[in-house]
Amino acid sequence: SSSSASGLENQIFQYIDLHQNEFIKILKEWVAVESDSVQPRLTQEVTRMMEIAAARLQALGATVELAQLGTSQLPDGQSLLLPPLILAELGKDPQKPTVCFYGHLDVQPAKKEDGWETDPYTLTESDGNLYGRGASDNKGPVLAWINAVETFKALKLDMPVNFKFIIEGLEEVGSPGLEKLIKDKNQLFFSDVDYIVISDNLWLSNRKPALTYGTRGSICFFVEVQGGERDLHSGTFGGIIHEPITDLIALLDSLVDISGRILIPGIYDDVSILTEEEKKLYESVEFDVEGHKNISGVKKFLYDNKEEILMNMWRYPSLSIHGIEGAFHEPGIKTVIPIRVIGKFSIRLVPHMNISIVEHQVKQYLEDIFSKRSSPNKLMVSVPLSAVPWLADINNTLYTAAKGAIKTVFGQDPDMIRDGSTIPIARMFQNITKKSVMMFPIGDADAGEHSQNEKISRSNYFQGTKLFATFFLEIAKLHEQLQEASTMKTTN
Ligand SMILES: NCC(=O)N[C@@H](Cc1c[nH]cn1)C(=O)O
Ligand SMILES: [Zn+2]
Ligand SMILES: [Zn+2]
Repeated sequence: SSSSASGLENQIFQYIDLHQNEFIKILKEWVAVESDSVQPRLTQEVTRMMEIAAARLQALGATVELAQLGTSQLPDGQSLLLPPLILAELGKDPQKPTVCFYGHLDVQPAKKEDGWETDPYTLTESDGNLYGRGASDNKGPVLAWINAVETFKALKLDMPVNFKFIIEGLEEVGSPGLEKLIKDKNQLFFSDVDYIVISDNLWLSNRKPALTYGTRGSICFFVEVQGGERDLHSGTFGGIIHEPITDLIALLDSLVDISGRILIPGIYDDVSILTEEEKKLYESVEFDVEGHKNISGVKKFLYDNKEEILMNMWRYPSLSIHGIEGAFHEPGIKTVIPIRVIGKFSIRLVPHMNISIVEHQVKQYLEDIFSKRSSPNKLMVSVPLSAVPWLADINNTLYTAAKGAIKTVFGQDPDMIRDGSTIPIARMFQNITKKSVMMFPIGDADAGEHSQNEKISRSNYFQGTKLFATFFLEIAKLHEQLQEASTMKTTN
């Protein structure tokens, strides 16, 4: 038990500790579903995952709608029914605040052969960690929230808040259809929501909890170079043709320099100017550069100093190359000239970059570089997905309540951080619903999201569950105080 926790909080913590095995069993069942949204062949599994989660919420007494998001067009022209999205609600007491929780249950692809030490879809405990794809991103945190709600129910405690849930299965592919859905549901489902909480990122360290107030956006590019109709023998045709993959590599190689600076003209023009005040903020963040290097497994970062590293993770754009479709990538050597290759890269966007301007700058730049090569091949550049960055005002009830809960459970104040990754819904929520949004991570920095051996530590899973339960009590208390204060104002 925590020294500053109340009797009620200690009762809740005890329940969570006593039911650890059950909570791990559910996480194991959820991780076992290969709900990979990146590969269209696994869409059925994402749908199955959404149905399992819907049943769990229904068992807690929630009203659940599985909202349809329509279809998407596959590269071969076929259309695919998208997995549904969960909209659920539990409690409708007008005296209580309504907190809406967002999470996603789709995952990034994972195969044992990628270098995992255990099967990615079999949750495996070792040295206090629970390994499995989605354990941290984002099945574990979604379950921590649900487990916290369940704890109140099981102990027959009054629910401190009304709950709403929006849980999707397409986050890892940029949340298609989500913006329209939020717009459509803004007057109904979201109208009585007071606060929105997302728990889909990590702390800055392995020791200290954090609260997140910003994320970068993202714009993904496909750069397709096509020669003829079929792959060619490199002995027969090598030396006499312009090879598509050579063109593509030249294009990809023109994007960033050795220092990580993006070479696309104009790309930094709209990036918000760094003020002295903001600079001081990075100086004050506690950040272990060596520890972060160890987590990443690399020997050297592009920058040596703490502030530059933080700024380049959070407040400057970055460009990453993800892969080449159509290139031979199996073990061994195949002496082929691939005739159609697609390079894939993305740029993380920061305030105040504009998606259409960046798209135009990148296309223009690639076309210029390509034209200098006098290649007869065909170049096509497209943008399969994009999302805007998000920045929150931290001076509000949501952040105060979360800080209070962190103090109770961990006995310390959180790191106030931004995150370099992208949660498309964060800014959509902020823009459309105008409600306050907070990101409330529960996991250590070394969780390995999107990587091999992704995990959530046992401690993060259960302390996270306690944290959310404490947060419910804290936000209810603060909300009541706010309402009392506003009633006094109107009666005076
Ligand atoms: N946990 C959030 C996350 O990993 N989000 C993805 C979303 C995305 C952005 N571009 C394509 N997908 C991320 O990579 O940040
Ligand atoms: Zn995620
Ligand atoms: Zn992710």
